[in-house]
Amino acid sequence: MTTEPAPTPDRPDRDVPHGERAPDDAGVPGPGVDAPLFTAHLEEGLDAALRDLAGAGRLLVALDFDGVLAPIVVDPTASRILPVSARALADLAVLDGVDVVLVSGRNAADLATLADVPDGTRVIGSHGAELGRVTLTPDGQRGVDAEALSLSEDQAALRAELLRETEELAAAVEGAWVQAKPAAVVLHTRPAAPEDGAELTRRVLAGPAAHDGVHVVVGKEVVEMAVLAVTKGDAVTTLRSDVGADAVLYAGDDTTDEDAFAVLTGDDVGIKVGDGETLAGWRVADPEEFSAVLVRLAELRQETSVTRS
Ligand SMILES: O=P(O)(O)OC[C@H]1O[C@H](O[C@H]2O[C@H](CO)[C@@H](O)[C@H](O)[C@H]2O)[C@H](O)[C@@H](O)[C@@H]1O
Repeated sequence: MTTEPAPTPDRPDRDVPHGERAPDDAGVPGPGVDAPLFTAHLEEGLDAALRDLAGAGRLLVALDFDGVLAPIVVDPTASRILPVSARALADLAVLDGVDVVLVSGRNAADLATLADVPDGTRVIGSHGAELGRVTLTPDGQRGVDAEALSLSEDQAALRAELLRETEELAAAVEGAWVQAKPAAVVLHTRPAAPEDGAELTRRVLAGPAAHDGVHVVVGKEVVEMAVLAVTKGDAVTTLRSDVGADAVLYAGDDTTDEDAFAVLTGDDVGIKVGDGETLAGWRVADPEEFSAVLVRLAELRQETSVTRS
């Protein structure tokens, strides 16, 4: 499952390296709401690991959003979960003893609105600072039921200062923009020319990001500056104990996900989506290939449930 995919319009060269793969190599269908569920041809070792995972008494499926469930795109508001993954998550969520949770750097409200996941699905936003559940009205309006994140006066002042300084620096670079999140400020450089984006990143790291009390993460064409010290690793540890999980599946694509991979233990499965160094035990090439993992896990868990009853 480590084959490198050929680029597509939504998957430009600088996100995923060029490579070759026979069209039917991974058994992954193209995205489409009507695509049938299928048995994917996963690497044998990964398939065996999923089989063991599917047999866990209580299974926590904790997943990053961007780059894992939704392909990376230039405009974050245009991100969408792949329909095959959405269906597999809906299938998993109704199975006995399975908890599906999204764990993202996005704020919880954005995440709940963008991710096409079942009503009541737990969402962990802002890298663990926000906990909530997706709400869905009868007319299809998505929202989140989450406790408002609270900052101390000092933290709120620091966030405001970070926003001011980062916006001032970003204004000089075409395409760069700044996202204000409840407990963080994020510099986005994906739309900028690569060399301008790299220079701006250096300036932001040396400037606002260097203030005391700022927790900095450099991710995929983003510099995230948070005023709260939370990690996805803490979030997964808390979730594991909250739901009483016997085993965890965690999948992520970016640097912040390494904190979550670091807290996985014996019976857990960690899957890195895409390139880059990782603590995860397994790797798939992209969100399309990851959708095959979810479909397979749902299938195996269904078989396990039938055997149990
Ligand atoms: O923890 P995640 O769910 O992976 O969220 C991390 C960041 O995701 C978003 O940015 C990333 O995805 C964008 C859309 O594909 C892309 O344009 C950007 O370059 C990526 O870094 C989101 O906008 C950030 O706020 C999240 O922190």
